[in-house]
Amino acid sequence: MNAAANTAQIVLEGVEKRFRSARGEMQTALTQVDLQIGAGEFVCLVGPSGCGKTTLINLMAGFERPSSGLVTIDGKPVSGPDPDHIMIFQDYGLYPWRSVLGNVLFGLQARGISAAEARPRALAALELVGLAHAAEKHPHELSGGMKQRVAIARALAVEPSILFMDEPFAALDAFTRLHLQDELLRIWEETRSTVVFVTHDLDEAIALGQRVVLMASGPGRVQKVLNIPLAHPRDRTSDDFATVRRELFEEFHLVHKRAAMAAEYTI
Ligand SMILES: Nc1ncnc2c1ncn2[C@@H]1O[C@H](COP(=O)(O)OP(=O)(O)OP(=O)(O)O)[C@@H](O)[C@H]1O
Repeated sequence: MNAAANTAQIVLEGVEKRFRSARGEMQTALTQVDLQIGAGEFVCLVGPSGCGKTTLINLMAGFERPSSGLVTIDGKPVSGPDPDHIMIFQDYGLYPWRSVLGNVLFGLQARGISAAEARPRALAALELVGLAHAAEKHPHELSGGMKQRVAIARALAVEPSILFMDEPFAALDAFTRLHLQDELLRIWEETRSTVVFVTHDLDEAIALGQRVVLMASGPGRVQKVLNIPLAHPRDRTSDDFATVRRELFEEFHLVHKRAAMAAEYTI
C-alpha cells in the first residue's frame, strides 16, 4: 500500500491568486494557501463551486502563476507546464481523427520518442487501462468511460511523475464513475505517480484520496485537510467509510454555514 509519502513534492506557500473581473475589478480567487503534497501521494481537492479548485490545480500544473506566494515542485518554482506533469480534464481532449492507439502515440511522439519505442509503450498503457482490444477504434466508437480511459492511457504512456485530474469523471454515469475510480486506484498503485484530483463529489474524494483538502469560498481557501485512514480499495458500504463520510459532511456543512453567515454579515 502506498502510504502518504514523506518527501514533499508539491509545495504551496502563502499562495494568493487574484483575477481581474469583466468589470475591471480585482477579485481574490484564492488566499493564503499553504499545502504540501508528497511524492506518490493521492490527494483530492473538494469544495463548493467557485472556491478555487481549478485555479489551485492550474497553479500547480503551471497553467496559472500565483499573484503572490510560491508554488514549487521538486524544489523548483513552477514557471509553466512541465511535460513530466500531465493534466487530465473532464472532456477527454482526444483527437477524433486518430485511432485510440494513435491518440496514445501522439503524446509520446510529441516528446520525440521514436516510433519503435513509442508503440510498445502505448500498447502497454492501453493494456493498463483495459483497452488493448480497442486500439484500432476511433473516439466516436467509444463510450464516455472508454474515452476517459484513453485519455488516462495517453497520460500514463509518458510515465508522468504527477497526474493532475480536474473533475475527470464528472461527465460519466454513476456506474462508469465507480468503475473508473477503482481502475484509477489500481493504476495508481501500479505506477506510483503523484495524483492531485479535483472533484465536487465528497464520496469520490473519500473513496480515492489518502488526504482530502476541503476548500471554502469567499475568498477561496483551504478550510481543512483530512487524512482518510482507510486502506485501499475502500468498501463504500463499510462502517468506517460511513464514519469518515460523516466527518467530511459535517465539515462541509460548516463551510457552507460560515459562508452564509459571512454573506449575511456583509449585506
Ligand atoms: N481566468 C479567470 N479570470 C477571471 N476570474 C477567474 C478566472 N478563473 C477563475 N476565476 C474566478 O475565480 C474563482 C474560482 O474559480 P475556479 O474555477 O477555480 O473555482 P472551482 O472551485 O474550480 O469552481 P467549479 O467547481 O464551479 O468548477 C471564481 O470566482 C471564478 O469566477
